[in-house]
Amino acid sequence: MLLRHARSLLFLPASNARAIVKARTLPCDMVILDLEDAVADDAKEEARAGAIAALGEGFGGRIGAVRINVAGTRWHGAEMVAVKASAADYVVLPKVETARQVKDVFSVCQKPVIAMIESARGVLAAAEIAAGEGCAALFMGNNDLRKDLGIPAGAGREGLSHAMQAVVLAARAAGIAVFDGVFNRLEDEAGLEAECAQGHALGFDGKTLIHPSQVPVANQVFGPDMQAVADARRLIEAATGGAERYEGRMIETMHVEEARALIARAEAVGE
Ligand SMILES: CC(C)(COP(=O)(O)OP(=O)(O)OC[C@H]1O[C@@H](n2cnc3c(N)ncnc32)[C@H](O)[C@@H]1OP(=O)(O)O)[C@@H](O)C(=O)NCCC(=O)NCCSC(=O)C[C@H](O)C(=O)O
Ligand SMILES: [Mg+2]
Repeated sequence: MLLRHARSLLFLPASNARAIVKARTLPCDMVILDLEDAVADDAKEEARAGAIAALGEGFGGRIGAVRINVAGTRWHGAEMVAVKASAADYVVLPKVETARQVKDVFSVCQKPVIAMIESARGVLAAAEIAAGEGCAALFMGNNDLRKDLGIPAGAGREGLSHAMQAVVLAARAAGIAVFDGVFNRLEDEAGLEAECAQGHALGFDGKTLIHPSQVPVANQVFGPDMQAVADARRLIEAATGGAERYEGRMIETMHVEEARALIARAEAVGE
């Protein structure tokens, strides 16, 4: 599956062997083995070895990635060397604030980099980061961003909306994929659904997740609506080129292109 078609991108601590096994049974589109904040300092080295072994075994057609620790930490260098030799499809770099940080990781790891935007500086540099060498996609890191902006933990996402839009704009201007941040409340399916719908409406391609129970919701919200796919097929058949009347509205070339993209996405996720 192409990264831009991914709906559900599941993080798990690379130190959690049971979660690694579980991930291979889940309908998620991407698995991200975390070596950063989800892993305690004294477990980082064992987690690194576990992540590399797990990526070698593969995730059965799911996209496989690993999130490394930032430059300046004592694990960063060894993680980059390990990732380079691994079967990871992508390397996820947290707390990115410059295009140079992405380029440096890309040049050592030789893997496309997904840059996490999780600070005010990162948001302000997002366009440059997205357009820079080696950058394959952007992830929102809303927990860290909220902290950096001084937004209280219990607040809604109003305070993040400008940043989320800036990050979507940056990704689209660079022609790369962009994914919404994680939803922390594990027992609030309605809240998750509302947040997925909000992210979808803002233009995100899919959502990063933290628990198996969140996967079906993200797949449903970010997956193609079958009625919309049927409508897209009819529109393509009816279109003759240029502006024309179609079922009481105007359509042009861009609507045909949009319809084709929707069908391609539906086919990519097997719907
Ligand atoms: C959040 C959790 C710590 C909850 O753990 P727990 O209560 O133990 O989970 P369950 O008992 O409900 O688990 C049931 C089974 O599911 C497996 N499991 C749990 N989580 C995952 C997962 N993420 N992927 C795959 N499998 C998972 C358990 O192993 C159980 O299976 P079994 O033992 O066979 O019954 C935990 O869910 C968790 O650790 N989640 C991921 C946390 C993480 O990776 N965090 C980093 C990413 S978040 C981020 O990026 C924030 C960002 O940086 C920002 O700033 O916003
Ligand atoms: Mg973070």
